[in-house]
Amino acid sequence: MSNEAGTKPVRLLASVADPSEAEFACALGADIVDLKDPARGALGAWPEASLRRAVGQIAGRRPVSATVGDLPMDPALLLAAARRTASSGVDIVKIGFFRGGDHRRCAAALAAAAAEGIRLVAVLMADQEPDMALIPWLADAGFFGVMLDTADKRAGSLRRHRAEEDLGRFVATGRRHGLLTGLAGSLAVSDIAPLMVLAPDYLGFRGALCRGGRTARLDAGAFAAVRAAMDAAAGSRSVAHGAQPLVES
Ligand SMILES: O=C[C@H](O)COP(=O)(O)O
Repeated sequence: MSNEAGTKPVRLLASVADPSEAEFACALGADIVDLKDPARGALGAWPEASLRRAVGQIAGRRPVSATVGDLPMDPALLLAAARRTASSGVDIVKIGFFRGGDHRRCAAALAAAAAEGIRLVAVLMADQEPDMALIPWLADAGFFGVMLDTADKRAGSLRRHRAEEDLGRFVATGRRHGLLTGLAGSLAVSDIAPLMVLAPDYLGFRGALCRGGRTARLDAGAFAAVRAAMDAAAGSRSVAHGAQPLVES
């Protein structure tokens, strides 16, 4: 399931704010379309009706993920939100593990959703002292993946918060536990080559795909620059992006 260093492509996850941006992202070369409203927070949720519309419109052309919103660390609340989001038909449901609460209890509660076949990705916050020891608990709970992102989008990129060795350890630990691994957090084009060396399964972007900040619209030129940087960094190390399925249908 997860990347083995250098043998699989690192995919480009593009966060999109509405169904028209979802279509645009497909056309511009997104490998994973992430339905997330940047105006509503780090992991802002879309309205349910729009999720359904986008899933119907993308119709299997790309794997689709969606966020449940910036929710408090309440196990019952997160479980209900994961089920509600999954009912729209998205392939992957991303759950933010924000500061506070009992993360292990939340992971354990979400095992019920994983057992129902919902592919869950835990989003740990690099700027909120993430508990890397949570990773085995996520694997035990049946999570599909784990990613590192940032909660405060004004506080700089992922690489400002975490040293390269920490990021490499995060990817390696997730991989060792059979989890899909992703890195994100105000990433810029200059972050791409150093992060691709770590061989996560995907890099996630919003701000870098827009001109004028993450709440502006997707911009074709900015998107093309990110796509080109990922393709250049992949070089001969990876097979062509999109060649291997991320999720089994
Ligand atoms: O999942 C990826 C995120 O949408 C990244 O957003 P950002 O690049 O604005 O931090």
